[in-house]
Amino acid sequence: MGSDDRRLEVKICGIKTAEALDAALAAGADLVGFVHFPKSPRHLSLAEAPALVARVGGRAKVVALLVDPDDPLLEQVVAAFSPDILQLHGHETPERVAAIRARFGLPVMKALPVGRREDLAVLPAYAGVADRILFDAKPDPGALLPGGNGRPFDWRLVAGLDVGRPLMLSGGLNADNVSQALAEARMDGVDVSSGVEDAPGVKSPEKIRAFVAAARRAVAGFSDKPLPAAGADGPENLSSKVRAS
Ligand SMILES: O=C(O)c1ccccc1N[C@@H]1O[C@H](COP(=O)(O)O)[C@@H](O)[C@H]1O
Repeated sequence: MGSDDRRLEVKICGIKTAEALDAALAAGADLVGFVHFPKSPRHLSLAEAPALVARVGGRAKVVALLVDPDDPLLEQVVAAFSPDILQLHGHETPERVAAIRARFGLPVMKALPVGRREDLAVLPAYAGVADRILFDAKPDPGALLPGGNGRPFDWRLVAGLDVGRPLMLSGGLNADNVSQALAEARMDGVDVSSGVEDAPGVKSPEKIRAFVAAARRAVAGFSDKPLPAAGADGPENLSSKVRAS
């Protein structure tokens, strides 16, 4: 990927309705996320998924978000959501990530919870097996959801990292703070759910538009951070290098 082609990837996650999906696509989202996790207010059932996902029509990458799925559930989700990417947002080990990637033949984005610098010790192991890494705020112990809590973390903890994989930032982002987040962390992409909602699980088309526009404006002047191409080389070829700031 040449530097002129590099572009911030924006993901709108937790889409449940055609209205929200249309807003995300019209705003120019690169990835649209669908949550299959019954405890989430954004849960999309296997029965609802095919019609909504078909509406994407290739205009964005379809991401199916799961939490510690077993293989039978993955088979059902892959069949119903026809995802381009699997987002694993639970306690999946690097070995489990590699096994899922191999079995289902789909790129995997692994979410890593971040609360302090020590949480990044696992990054090289995951970067060796996942196609993308997503940083999210570490939830409180006993939290109902492992993500989607609208909670930010100290973005400086993930600034200056380079593991040869696209890095995405999430956790409490919204149209008002995404510029500051990107200025501090300079990620390859941003991911938002709660920050474009009026209530848990209720997406706001207006907030979706504002978020995508704010993210695009924020990076308009950034041109010095090389973006690794997703899937350009297999994780097995990755020589993990983690450069902490
Ligand atoms: O959105 C959810 O309900 C969810 C449930 C379980 C795991 C992850 C979930 N969402 C993801 O969490 C991050 C941060 O979300 P937020 O913007 O802070 O609400 C994002 O990647 C969502 O896709």
